[in-house]
Amino acid sequence: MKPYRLLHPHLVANRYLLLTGFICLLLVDGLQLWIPRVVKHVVDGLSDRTATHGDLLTYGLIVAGLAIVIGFFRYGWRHCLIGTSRKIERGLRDRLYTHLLTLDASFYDRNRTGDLMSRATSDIMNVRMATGMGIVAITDALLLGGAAVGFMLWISGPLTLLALIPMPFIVFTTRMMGKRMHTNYTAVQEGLGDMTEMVREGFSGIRVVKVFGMGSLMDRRLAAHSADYLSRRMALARTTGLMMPLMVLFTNMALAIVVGAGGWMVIHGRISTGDFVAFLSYLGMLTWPMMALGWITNLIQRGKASLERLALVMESEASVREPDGAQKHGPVQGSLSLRDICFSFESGLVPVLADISLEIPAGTRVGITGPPGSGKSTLLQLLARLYDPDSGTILLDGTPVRDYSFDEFRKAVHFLPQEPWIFSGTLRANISGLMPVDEHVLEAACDAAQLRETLASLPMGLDTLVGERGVTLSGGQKQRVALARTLLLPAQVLLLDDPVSQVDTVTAGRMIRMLDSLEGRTRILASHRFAAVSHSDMIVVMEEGRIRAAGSHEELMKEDDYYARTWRIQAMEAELSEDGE
Ligand SMILES: Nc1ncnc2c1ncn2[C@@H]1O[C@H](COP(=O)(O)OP(=O)(O)OP(=O)(O)O)[C@@H](O)[C@H]1O
Repeated sequence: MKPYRLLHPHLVANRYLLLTGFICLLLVDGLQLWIPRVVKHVVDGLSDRTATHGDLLTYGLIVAGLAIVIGFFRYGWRHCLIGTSRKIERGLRDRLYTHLLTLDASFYDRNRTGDLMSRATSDIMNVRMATGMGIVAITDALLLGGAAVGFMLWISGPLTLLALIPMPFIVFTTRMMGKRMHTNYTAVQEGLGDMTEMVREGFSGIRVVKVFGMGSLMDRRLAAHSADYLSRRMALARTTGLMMPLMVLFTNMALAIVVGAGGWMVIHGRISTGDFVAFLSYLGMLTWPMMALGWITNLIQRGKASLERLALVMESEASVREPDGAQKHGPVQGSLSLRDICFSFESGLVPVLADISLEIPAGTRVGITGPPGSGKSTLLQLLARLYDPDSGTILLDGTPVRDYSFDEFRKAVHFLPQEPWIFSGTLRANISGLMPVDEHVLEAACDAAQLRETLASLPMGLDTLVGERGVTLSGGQKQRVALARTLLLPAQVLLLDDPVSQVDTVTAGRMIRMLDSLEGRTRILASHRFAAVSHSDMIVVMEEGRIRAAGSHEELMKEDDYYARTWRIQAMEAELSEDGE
């Protein structure tokens, strides 16, 4: 996608506002050009002593009237053009956010949050500056500059040619510096992204930083990032810092030429004193557009670099996609078939899952177990369509999951991740989300998730505020809040990634019994705690991304030595910890 294509819909949507602003800007520029003409008549009248008091009053009133009208239209263009740039900023941010929500887990594996945040903030702001003041500066440079040159030519062609001698230098400098600025701006934005990510990581991992006494290490890392950001900024400042003085130097050279040559022409009667004064005014008017050229280059290059960074995100496509015109499949029963599934997080790497084939009848309980890193969570994430397999097919009720619309699929299949996400807000909002939920239903879900005692110990119960990411809750409480949220959903298939990993064995036992009682729903529970899966209709033992064995607890105790050995070790550990208590 060409970066400018990103702006197109916003420019079209705001075309009337843009047009009005543009007309106001043209009027301001046009009226401004008229003032030197009035001044010329005053000066000529005064020079040849023909001006009367009445003439002076009239000219004064004309200038005052022009100033009022110019002020009115100036307000108009600021309102319309700057307002449009704000709308573009908002529109781009909305589109970026909406697009980010469509991207799948693999995109977030590859991109850092800090970098995405800097794109959603400072890059979008740069685009706003380029589209708002950029349009004004370009119009002024072209229109005011062009018209001023026209009037200067009308007064004296040769003097205008002399005054324009420094112009090629301006164009040359602008072009040369523009490229450097673009590179500098891209580097600055990347540096800002790195620094934002580092700070975000430091704050979100503040507990680990404290426990491991990593404060000074984090300080050094931040200092290094800050120094890097500063050096990128300084490189940019050197370029922009050189630009403005050069522009002012060239415009002052033009002024010096006009004062010398124009003064000579007045003395020799080639132009009138009024013309000379008007010429100086037009040259003054040219100064801003000439300087604006430098400024615009700055703004536009910055906006362009940012637009390219935004376009890169907007071009990213989700690898997990919805089919075009997906059909409704009717009520989901919840049977799942996995056929020869292979998957790796990045192409070319060793597969994390290989040759996985499974038949899961609707309404059954399936336990997935195996050592850490054996692929349990990955398998659940594939079933939840957070990723799609590289090869093989997953069928839900006999239909490939890729054929379901996201809406239908997400209603039918719900995934409870191992690390539950808690939003800052009340427990009630965290559990019920945005759904209006009957109080009894909510309480029943909390009871089923073994939250009753926790809620009773909190002064505000369900209305207790929990901090960002649930920092005021224990790990086990967070898991149970997330489980209560899951139980409120009518999903026919529940994918539960170790929901009891952080709770004590007694509570875990109650939670598992509650999950066992959810008859009719397909429940797939991954856990390395064998007691959590032993009552399942089928237990799948994973090893290095493959299915090592599958069957009932009794079958596996007989047929799989790893399962039987680990079961005995875990049973012994449980007994010892109960004795200890
Ligand atoms: N987002 C990711 N990107 C790259 N590799 C990943 C990613 N997530 C997991 N892995 C790798 O995939 C393999 C399987 O991980 P997975 O989390 O599925 O194992 P698990 O059996 O659920 O482990 P645990 O019991 O510790 O939760 C591991 O080697 C892990 O390092």
